[in-house]
Amino acid sequence: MYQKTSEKIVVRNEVKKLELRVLGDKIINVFVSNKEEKRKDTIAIERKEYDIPEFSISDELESILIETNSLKVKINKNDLSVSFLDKNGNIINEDYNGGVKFSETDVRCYKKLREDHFYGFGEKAGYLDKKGERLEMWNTDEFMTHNQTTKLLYESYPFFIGMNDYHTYGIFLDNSFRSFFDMGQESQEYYFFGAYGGQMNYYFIYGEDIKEVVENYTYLTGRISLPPLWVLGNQQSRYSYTPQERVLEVAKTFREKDIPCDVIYLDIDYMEGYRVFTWNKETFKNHKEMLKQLKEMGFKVVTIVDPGVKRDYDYHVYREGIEKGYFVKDKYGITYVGKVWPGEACFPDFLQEEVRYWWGEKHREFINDGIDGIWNDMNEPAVFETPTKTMPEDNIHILDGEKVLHKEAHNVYANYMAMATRDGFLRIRPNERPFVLTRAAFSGIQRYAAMWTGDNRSLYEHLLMMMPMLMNIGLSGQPFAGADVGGFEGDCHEELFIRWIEAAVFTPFLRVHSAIGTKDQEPWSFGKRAEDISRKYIKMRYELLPYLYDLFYIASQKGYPIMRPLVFEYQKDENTHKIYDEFMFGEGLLVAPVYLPSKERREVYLPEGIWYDYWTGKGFKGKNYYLVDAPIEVIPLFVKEGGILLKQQPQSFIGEKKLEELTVEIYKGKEGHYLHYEDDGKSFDYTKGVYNLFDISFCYKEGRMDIKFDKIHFGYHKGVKKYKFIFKNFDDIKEIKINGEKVEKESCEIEL
Ligand SMILES: OC[C@H]1O[C@H](O[C@H]2[C@H](O)[C@@H](O)[C@@H](O[C@H]3[C@H](O)[C@@H](O)[C@@H](O)O[C@@H]3CO)O[C@@H]2CO)[C@H](O)[C@@H](O)[C@@H]1O
Repeated sequence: MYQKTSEKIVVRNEVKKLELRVLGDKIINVFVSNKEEKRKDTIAIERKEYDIPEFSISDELESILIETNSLKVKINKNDLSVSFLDKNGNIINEDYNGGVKFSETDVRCYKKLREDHFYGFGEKAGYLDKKGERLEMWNTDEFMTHNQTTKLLYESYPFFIGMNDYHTYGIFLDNSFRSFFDMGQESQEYYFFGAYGGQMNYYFIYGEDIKEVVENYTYLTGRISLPPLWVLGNQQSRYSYTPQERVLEVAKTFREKDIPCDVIYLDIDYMEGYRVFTWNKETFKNHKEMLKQLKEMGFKVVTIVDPGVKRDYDYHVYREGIEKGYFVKDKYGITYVGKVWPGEACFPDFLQEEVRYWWGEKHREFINDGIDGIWNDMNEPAVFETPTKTMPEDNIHILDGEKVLHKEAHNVYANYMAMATRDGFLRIRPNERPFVLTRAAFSGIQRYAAMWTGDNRSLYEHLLMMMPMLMNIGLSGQPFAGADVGGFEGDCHEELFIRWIEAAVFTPFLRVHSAIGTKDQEPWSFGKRAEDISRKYIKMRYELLPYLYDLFYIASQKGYPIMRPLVFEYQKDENTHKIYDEFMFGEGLLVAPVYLPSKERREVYLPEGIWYDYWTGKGFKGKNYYLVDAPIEVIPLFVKEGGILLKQQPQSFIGEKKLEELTVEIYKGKEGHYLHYEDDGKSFDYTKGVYNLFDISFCYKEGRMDIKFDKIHFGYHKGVKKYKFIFKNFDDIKEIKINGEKVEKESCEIEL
């Protein structure tokens, strides 16, 4: 009744074939087809080899039962529907009405609706919880406001997490065609997902909780590698800073006004007629000199590179692309031409390895001249003046020698472009960590690039939207994300800018960006109050840099988001399940931004435990809602009892001065624990063991504070030498020991 090969179990009926692979105790791949075809994975799946666990198969009367240590999977022999059960036989997830259906237009899978909440789906507007919503995935350059969940935006993450009081699981539909997800809008009995083409190839990912699902999902789709430290700093962008004197003026002003900043972005106007890999000789007369001066001031420079290559035979990139046949072709095999910024343009076919290599090499001169990072925009790919905002679906790409229609390549085009850019960097500067920023993406993008959420607007609604959107992106495996601070389109104003910067310093990617023709959006453009408040919060971001870098380390190891919904940390507390306007910045800090005008107070929910107001030190009993004060210069922040924050002296830019010491802030509690990672922040030497990993913990009882500072790994010897401990809200410490040795409160520090 079933066949088993070394890698899969195959079950058939008259119309369908189901292939099931056990990839882990809690990870199952299901592939259902109605014709003889091989399963195709997209670029999203990074893992090529699995530690296949022990599992059993039994041929029962009506079903085939597969059992791992954590899961039972039942395949109904009659209709090939699948049920996933826990070890005790409780249903976690089961197909509805036969499960997978094929039609002329799509393939879809129906599931019984037993979930209370759905999270994930990456970059979507609306609330955090997507239960009852219908969403589609098709990368789209959407310039109009992004308020509804139904809007197609720039990125596609066909991944969701289903949760109820009993179970948590994830499903990743590994299909790059336009996909759809009805999470209980059509019916309260079932939900369904599918795609307009391609295969029903999905991964079922079970977990004890959301954390484990995200960890298992990123086990499949990959995790970020550590970014260079400078990209965790403050970044300033504008469409466009031009001419070069203006770029230098903005940079100097940051330094004069003592507002930390690490990066300046050059938008499309630095180019000659929007031709990628060129400089506008009139406005950037001596770009090398400009780059040199920026370097001297401690700035890094990121330039925009769009995929559209201007159709101009005198332009070397176009000429080469045509001569080598590197551009995407139309259905007749003729190079496709679409209109974008440079006018008529052609689009490299990044699905081809040779094209990626060529494109990567085009960055060589830029990088050698001193460009530090690349910003990939318009890579949905966007095409102006077409009803679909992109190229025809029957355009032709080539992947591994096979023709692939654009309708299949569309959603993954940006990942291949980001891969080309990252690989180019790695060839040019092999021991430097690259930085690529992307607008479009598909699942798995975290392996190649950070992302930002495209053209938002200077609206309070969009400040609010930033929170659930970035949290869901984080739950979808991409921890390195941010929104244009202050809003891209429309004039920002003082109060909105202040509230936005207050929140944004706690988002993983911090960049102010604004559109052409809008009011200036530098922190000083709104007057002294905004300037002072911006300085205060940007400095706080720099102070918290070791803490933030530690979160990136954890993201690189486990795939955990940096900006986390409360439900990620407090899943058992059902009050957290729908909260979308507060978030955790790592485990330690609860952030509750003010996102409405003229508000000086806001309601904050604090989960179980004691929480301390970061600003006043006042304690609050959790599992309660509080109305807290939030005058314009204050964003409500809370630290959990026993929380540990790591801080450094703020600097004008990262690496300005050698760090002599870090402070370890210990918040009152019985115990606490913290993992601290350190390396040079720029090279790949850490992969050869040149890094430090410290386990910092404390126990506090009857006035006695016992601190442990364990070196789990000590391979980086140029790091910080002194760790100073500061105690927050304790009032009765009588004795302190570090690693068993008594120390005085005033000199409570450890020298390495
Ligand atoms: O490099 C410049 C910026 O490019 C991106 O934003 C642009 C967006 O992608 C385009 O679609 C376009 O929007 C136009 C819109 O499509 C059209 O219907 C009409 O209403 O006019 C709009 C404005 O021209 O322009 C956007 C830039 O204004 C990118 O997302 C930005 O970050 C870049 O700065």
